[in-house]
Amino acid sequence: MLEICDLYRQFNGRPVLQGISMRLKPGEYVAITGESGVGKSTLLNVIAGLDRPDRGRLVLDGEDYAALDEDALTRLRRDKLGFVFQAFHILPHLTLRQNVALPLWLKGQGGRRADRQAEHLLDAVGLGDRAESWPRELSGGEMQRVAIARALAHKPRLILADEPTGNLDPTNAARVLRLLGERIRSAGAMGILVTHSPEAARSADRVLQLTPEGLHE
Ligand SMILES: Nc1ncnc2c1ncn2[C@@H]1O[C@H](COP(=O)(O)OP(=O)(O)OP(=O)(O)O)[C@@H](O)[C@H]1O
Repeated sequence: MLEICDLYRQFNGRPVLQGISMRLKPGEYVAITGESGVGKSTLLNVIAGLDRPDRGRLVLDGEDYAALDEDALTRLRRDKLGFVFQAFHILPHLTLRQNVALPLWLKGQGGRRADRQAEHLLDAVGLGDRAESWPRELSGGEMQRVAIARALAHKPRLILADEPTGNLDPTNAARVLRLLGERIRSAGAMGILVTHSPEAARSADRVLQLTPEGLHE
């Protein structure tokens, strides 16, 4: 369960998030839409523990972010969160298979099983035959699909996706959205998808609109 209660965040005196509350149950997948600059990425960053709110409460599976120091937040991110962000960090000196297996290695799950899981995910994003390729050999959309495969590898409790289909053609966008939805629902995980695309938003169970007044259906 993710509980967000009355979150505030401002930058240089300019309020961005003003009293955001929301609750996500296991297996729930929501899309957040809203005008450019309204604070969608800011909200995801706060939920990701990459940015601290000025006020408000965040609790993921009983863990209150306010009680966690930086090391504990890093562990929470590594173990429980899967990110698909605009600025994805694919490591250039690892093959695609190694990049996707990385979150499993970080959890101490290496070896053949991690390799198989990585290959399975690459296959699901349409890159099954590219497992031994290097990131520099990929197009932007292919990189984005690797980032999505990697975000899902360690079966995170909470998946945060910021415009995951931004660079993709319709076929690959549909493939990625299907994979995200399947993973979240079948694992009883939770998902938050930030998008400007009405089609992508429709793949979630609920669509929430972020406005300066708050988050509402
Ligand atoms: N670190 C920061 N310092 C100062 N201002 C910031 C910072 N991060 C975000 N902002 C400001 O907060 C506002 C919300 O930004 P945010 O990126 O969350 O919007 P968004 O809804 O995701 O927009 P878009 O749809 O264009 O990606 C913007 O006006 C932005 O300039």
